[in-house]
Amino acid sequence: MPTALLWFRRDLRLSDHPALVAAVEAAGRDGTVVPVFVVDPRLWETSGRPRREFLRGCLADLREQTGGAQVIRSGDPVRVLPDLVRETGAESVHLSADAGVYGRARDAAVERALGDVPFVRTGSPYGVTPGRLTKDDGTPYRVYSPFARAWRARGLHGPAPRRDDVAWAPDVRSEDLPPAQDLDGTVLPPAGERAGLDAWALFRDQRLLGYATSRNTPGTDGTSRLSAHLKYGTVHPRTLFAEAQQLAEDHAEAVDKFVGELVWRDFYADVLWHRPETAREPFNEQMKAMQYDTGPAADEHFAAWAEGRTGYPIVDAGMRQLHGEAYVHNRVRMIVASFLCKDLHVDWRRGARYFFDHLVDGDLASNNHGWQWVAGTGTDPSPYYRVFNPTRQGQQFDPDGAYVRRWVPELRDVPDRYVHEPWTMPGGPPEGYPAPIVDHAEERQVALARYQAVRDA
Ligand SMILES: Cc1cc2nc3c(=O)[nH]c(=O)nc-3n(C[C@H](O)[C@H](O)[C@H](O)COP(=O)(O)OP(=O)(O)OC[C@H]3O[C@@H](n4cnc5c(N)ncnc54)[C@H](O)[C@@H]3O)c2cc1C
Repeated sequence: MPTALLWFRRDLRLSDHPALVAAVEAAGRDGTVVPVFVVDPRLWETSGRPRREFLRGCLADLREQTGGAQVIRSGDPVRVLPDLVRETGAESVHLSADAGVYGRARDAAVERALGDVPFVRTGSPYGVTPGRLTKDDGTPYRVYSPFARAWRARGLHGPAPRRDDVAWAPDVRSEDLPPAQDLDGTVLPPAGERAGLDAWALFRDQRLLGYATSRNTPGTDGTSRLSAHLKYGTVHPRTLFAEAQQLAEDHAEAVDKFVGELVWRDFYADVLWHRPETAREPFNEQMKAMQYDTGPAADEHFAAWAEGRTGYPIVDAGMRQLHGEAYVHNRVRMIVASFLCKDLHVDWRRGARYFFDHLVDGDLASNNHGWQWVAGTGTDPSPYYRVFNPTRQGQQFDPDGAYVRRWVPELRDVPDRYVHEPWTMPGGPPEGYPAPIVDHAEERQVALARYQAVRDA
């Protein structure tokens, strides 16, 4: 009986899954498909607990949806997959292409190890597969806006049809789900394809229409909260794009904004595909000369930032949301990142690493390039002077302090006019809440001087 192996990775769903369709077609009418997930220690051990737990939930959902046929194996995929091919007699291996730095190298090694067994990549976790969209002269885009114009002009294929007629191979030995993680009180969103589609439906029907404005107010539920689902591929951006387009005629601005965010995700993946070293190094090579603080004082500042006790309410709220939900609102990600780099003068890589360890949606391309954008080392053409003022940002985007009050209980009873600058209260900040650890106006000048020095060098 013909057997095709489907290697799940960042595509933990059954709907809109081109590689699944390809595997079913390869197996033919009488054949079966082996749905395998390999727990690769190199990825598992370097993932923070929220991501491990979310992945575990996605696998549990997939196990149910495949009627228990899902096969989990641990080990190096270069060894595990050829073994499984021999064991099941699979005639081809199907997968969605991985665009990441490690994933590309791993896949090339697996392909070599499989020898003559076809290793068939169909689709990718992105709207437009990284590397496909280039400028007219064939060079990669370095700036978001022209990339977005080209992305929109190209458009996306419609979703792949869902196959509910898959004959999953029975009785292939599987390990148990990976171990549950102790999250120390962090509350994660429900994982898995069905939860992802529910989250999307809720957002599409109730929030998308107000997205253009509500996406910037961290005190409200104005965004989709789909980032972890997109990271693990429990929903595909193509599905979101197709359904959002159906609302575009009446709600052009909201849909346009939302699609624009999906394009940011594709853009950063494309940047990393062309420049893999930018996972660690500044995209703008001139910024390698930037001076950052190190040593015990910088370590103490970093600890205050990480623990949400800087004395700047919106920064502290953001870092406490990170620990409470393994998630931070986008506006606040920018504010806390700016504060670390430009008020505390700590290297963006240290903040990016911390985020990556604690976020449930931690994604190398979006995270490290999000950090680089804020740090002024990234793709944006002239950002060095952009220093977020944490007090003004709080007042503008969280005017009634709803977000700060939610995450910083010490400030719950502070009147609105002081909630973003409690040090100005008569008698100082409420008991238990710190005074600001640095003076923003002074540190802004320090940051600008350091940027200027790099530019003048
Ligand atoms: C310093 C920093 C670090 C970040 N780290 C990550 C990360 O590790 N993983 C991650 O998925 N996103 C990251 N982002 C981008 C963004 O903050 C999150 O994608 C967003 O907050 C997720 O919430 P949501 O799903 O409700 O977003 P929505 O506003 O509903 O947006 C829909 C989707 O578009 C994508 N998206 C939105 N904004 C961005 C953006 N600026 N860059 C890339 N994709 C975007 C996400 O996939 C998101 O789920 C980071 C941004 C910054 C400034």
